[in-house]
Parts: sequence; structure tokens; C-alpha cells
Amino acid sequence: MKLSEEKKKSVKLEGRINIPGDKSISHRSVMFGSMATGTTKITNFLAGEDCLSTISCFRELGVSIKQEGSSVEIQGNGLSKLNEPTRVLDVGNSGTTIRLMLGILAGLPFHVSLQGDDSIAKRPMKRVTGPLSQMGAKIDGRQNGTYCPLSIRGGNLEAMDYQSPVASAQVKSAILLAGLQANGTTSVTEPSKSRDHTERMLQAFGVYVIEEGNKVSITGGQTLKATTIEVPGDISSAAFFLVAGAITPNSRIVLKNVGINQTRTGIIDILVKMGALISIQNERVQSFERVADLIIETSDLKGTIISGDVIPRAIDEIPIIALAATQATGTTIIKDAQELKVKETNRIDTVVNELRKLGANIEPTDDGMIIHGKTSLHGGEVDSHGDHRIGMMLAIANLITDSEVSLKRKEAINVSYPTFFEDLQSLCK
Ligand SMILES: O=C(O)C1=C[C@@H](OP(=O)(O)O)[C@@H](O)[C@H](O)C1
Ligand SMILES: C=C(OP(=O)(O)O)C(=O)O
Repeated sequence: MKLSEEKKKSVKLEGRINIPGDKSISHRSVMFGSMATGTTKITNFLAGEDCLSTISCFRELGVSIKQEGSSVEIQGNGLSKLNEPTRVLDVGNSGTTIRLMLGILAGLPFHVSLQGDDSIAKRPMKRVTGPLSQMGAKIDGRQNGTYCPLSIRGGNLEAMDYQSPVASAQVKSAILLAGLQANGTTSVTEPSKSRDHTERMLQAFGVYVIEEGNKVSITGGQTLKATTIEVPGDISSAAFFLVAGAITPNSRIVLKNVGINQTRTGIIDILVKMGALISIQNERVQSFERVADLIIETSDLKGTIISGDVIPRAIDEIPIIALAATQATGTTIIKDAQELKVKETNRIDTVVNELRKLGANIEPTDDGMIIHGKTSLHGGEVDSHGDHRIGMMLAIANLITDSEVSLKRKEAINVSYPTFFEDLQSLCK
């Protein structure tokens, strides 16, 4: 989005937008609807590239799925009616698709090959292929099942009690979905609690899940019954506008219909700690998830330390938090975030390198970054590196730079927020 030099000096954000559907919840709604018996209807589905990859994978397994924009209808016939696909499944850019699918496929007695784009080929899969192999699935792939392409032949799973070395909802979900098809009760314990959308949505589909602190257990042999799912807006998408509203002068914006599940609200806690003026209105519950409207106003931010249990609750928001920190007085230290290295890009490197091009005072560390504020950012040529969250962070930076930020590979944003530029434009006054 171009802003003229004159416009740049006076731009402010005003108005309200509806935040598009949550990516994590949209993926799960298609997966669980495809595993269930009966017709599942989904509204406010995120029609971004990642979730469309999930739909196309389940169509290859023989499921009838009708999708028109944000409405989806699935005719489920149960897990046992999924078919061996004739083609290689393509997960595109989506880590959630491949890791959760592996958990589902681990229990099915046929062969499937999976591949994705260049970014997926670099992301670690052993964290799921390891435990799923221990449960009894036969999995192979590059470097002994560490990287894509992967092939899996499932069936005859034994339950397991898994202590996960990482707080990862993808790992937890893959094992629970395999556990649903195993003999006995499977448990996953995490070092800190990751997002719990799988646990909540399985309950919406009639599955009994036990949660005790950071441990989740599921007993095999339960079946899913179709339901209706209204997907809340994605707080990870809202995060870009929370920061935009806070750092752009004279702004006040309303973000409607945002999911505020406790396991995802790290961004609100961090921004409030930095001094952001955020209010939460119209709290309600839909499809087992808490939802609200968020209001953000221009704020005087101050630096802070971000570490520990809040990291998994804000993991996808670290790039935009780094931008906020460049506009905060003092130093912000982000620690315990080594998981950033295995996302769509190495997000420690891409955030630091791209923000430095705009004049930020930021340095990488082994498990995060240190940002010294407040700095006036300037324009320049930057690159999303094919990572949607890096692309959106840099597009928000353009609101406060003295000259134009020119963004290469901006199409990456379609992975999670195809209407991002329209929404941004509608708020710019
Ligand atoms: O389960 C999910 O839907 C997701 C879990 C997180 O990944 P990890 O499980 O690797 O932490 C997150 O970064 C990703 O965007 C979506
Ligand atoms: C890490 C992300 O997604 P995934 O792991 O599904 O590719 C993300 O959306 O920031």
C-alpha cells in the first residue's frame, strides 16, 4: 500500500474492521469435520492459502467439502471411510496442515505421501514423526523422517504417555489425534501450555478429553459427531492492527469478533505491560471459544522483558511485537523464543535483518532479540522472505516511516490474511 510523503506525515487509523477467521481453528474445523459422521457447517472460515491446503488434502482423501468464501460444508463419513489418495498430498506452506494430518494418518491403514513448499521442506518434522513412530506408524522421509517429503502408512497404534520437550500445539495435537485411534489412553505433557483449540473443538465434536494443568489425555476408540462451528476472528491477525493502532499517532480502532482464548492472549498481556491502551468489550463464548471486540488507541509504549510462559501464548506475534518495541522508550528483551527459528522463516534472523534495513536498533540473541527504542524508522526496500507474518509486520512499519517501505514478495500475506491490505486501507484516514 502506497502512502504519499504528504499523507505519511498525517496518517492516522480510525474505524472498525471485522477480523477474519482464526487460522488454527479453521484448520481444525475442516480436519475434525472430515473425521466426523454427518454434516459439519463452518462459518467465518479463513479462506487463506494454508486452510485451503487443508481442504484440498481432505478432498484427496475422498471427503466431500463445499467451500464458498468463509462458508464450508463437509459431508463426513467417519475416519474409517477416508481413502488412500492417488496423488501426493500438497500442504503448501502450512506446518499445521502437515503435522496434524500426520497424527490423523498415523491411525489409518494405507499409504500417503506428503510434500510442501521450500519453507516446509526446511521445517523439523521429527518432533511429530518420532512419537508417532513410537506409537506404531510407519513413517519415512528425508534424513530418516526429519524432513519433507514424507510418507506414512498408519494403523494398529498403541497409546503413549509423551513428555514433549517443546510447548507446541502442533506436536500435542498430532499425538492426541493419533491417540484417538490407539489402544488405551494417550497423554501429552508440555513444558508450558500451548494453544488448546484441539482440546476444545474435540469436545464440540463429542469427544471426551481430560485436561490437568499442562497434561492432556484422550482415550482411543471415541468417534466424532458432526457439529456447527463459528470460527472466531484470529488474534494473530488482529495483532498487526493492535500494534498499528498503538504506534500510529492520533489513532483509535475497533477490532470486531476476535478470539481471546487464554492460550492466545499473550499479545494483549505484553502490549498492556508496555503501556498500550487496549480495552476488551462484548465478551462472549461461541463454539467453545471466548470472543470479544478489542479497542486500541495511540499509546506511549515502554520497553519490557518478554520471556517464559507468555512466549507460546504469543509465538506468532513476536515479529509485530519487535516492531512495537522499536517505538517503545527503553530496551525490550525477548527470551526463550528459540522456536522462532523453525517457523516459515528463521524469524529471529528475518525480523532483525529486515527491521535493521529501516533503521531499527535491534540485535539477535540465541533465543530471541534485544531492541533499543525509541527509533525513528526510515523507508527502504524490504523482503517478506515468503513469510506472511514478516510481510504484514513490514507493511505496518510503512505507517510510521518517513519515506516509503517497498515490500518484496508481499503475496506471502495470502497465507493467513488475504484481505489484509483492504482492511489496512479502510482504517487509514
Ligand atoms: O497448532 C497450531 O495451529 C499452531 C501452533 C503453533 O505452532 P507450534 O505448534 O509449532 O508451536 C503456531 O506457531 C502455528 O502458527 C499454529
Ligand atoms: C507458524 C505459523 O504457521 P504454520 O506452523 O501452520 O505454518 C504461523 O502462522 O505463523
